[in-house]
Amino acid sequence: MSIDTAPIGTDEDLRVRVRGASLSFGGHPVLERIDLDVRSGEFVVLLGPSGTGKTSLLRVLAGLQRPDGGEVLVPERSTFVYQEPRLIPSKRVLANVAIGLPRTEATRAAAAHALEEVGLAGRERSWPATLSGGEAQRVALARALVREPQLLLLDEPFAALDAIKRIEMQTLVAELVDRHGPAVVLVTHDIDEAIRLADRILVLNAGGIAYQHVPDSARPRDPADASLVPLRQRLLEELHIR
Ligand SMILES: Nc1ncnc2c1ncn2[C@@H]1O[C@H](COP(=O)(O)OP(=O)(O)OP(=O)(O)O)[C@@H](O)[C@H]1O
Repeated sequence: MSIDTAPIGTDEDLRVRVRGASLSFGGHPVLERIDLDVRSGEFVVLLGPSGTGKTSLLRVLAGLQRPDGGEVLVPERSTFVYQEPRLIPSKRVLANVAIGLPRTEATRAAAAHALEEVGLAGRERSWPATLSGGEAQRVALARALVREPQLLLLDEPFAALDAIKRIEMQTLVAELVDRHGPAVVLVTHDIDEAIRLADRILVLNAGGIAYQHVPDSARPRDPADASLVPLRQRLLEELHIR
């Protein structure tokens, strides 16, 4: 078993390489021999019923959870965005974005720029309590981006937002990922979100990758597009929704 942050092999674009990763809790297998490669700029979406190990896999990729077996190679700079924004209430928005970074003028400027990129220019001195749920999640995104991650891990980051805000955030993330080019792994329960954003959709089931699909059109996609109906049906079947 190993987690390494060394440059991966000879493939310069490869950001994540997982081979045979297994994980169990109390004798209950959660991940079983997972293989996964993710390249720079690639947007991978993990779908799957509750309890199939999606968050556990993200935690392994973040280096927060050691697998029991297998090989995991990940980049040094990865950042995690959770379903809830996890802002520090006693720090202003700009300080939240810059949290943990050296307190320099360059950091301040980078944090202000990241806020601008997520549509929150002018809110640097706001307190987290004055933000809407969507705004708070934008701050969380800015906090992730300002670190210029090579790997961006998103764990149901839009699940708590209403349908309109969720689509706005999906559009924003698609733009930001194109501009910054990290490898992305997003966990979601939302089939439309997967169809809209993914370069590759993986369905996890009982700890393994049960189904994999690479849409042939460019992202972002309109999930209402008639050509995507068969994919949606297939994903519903894979998720045992009908
Ligand atoms: N630290 C832990 N200790 C013990 N069991 C755990 C731990 N973390 C996760 N599990 C168990 O591992 C299984 C997979 O959990 P995980 O959160 O990875 O699933 P998930 O697919 O992300 O679920 P959901 O869609 O509900 O968020 C669950 O049965 C969970 O209870």
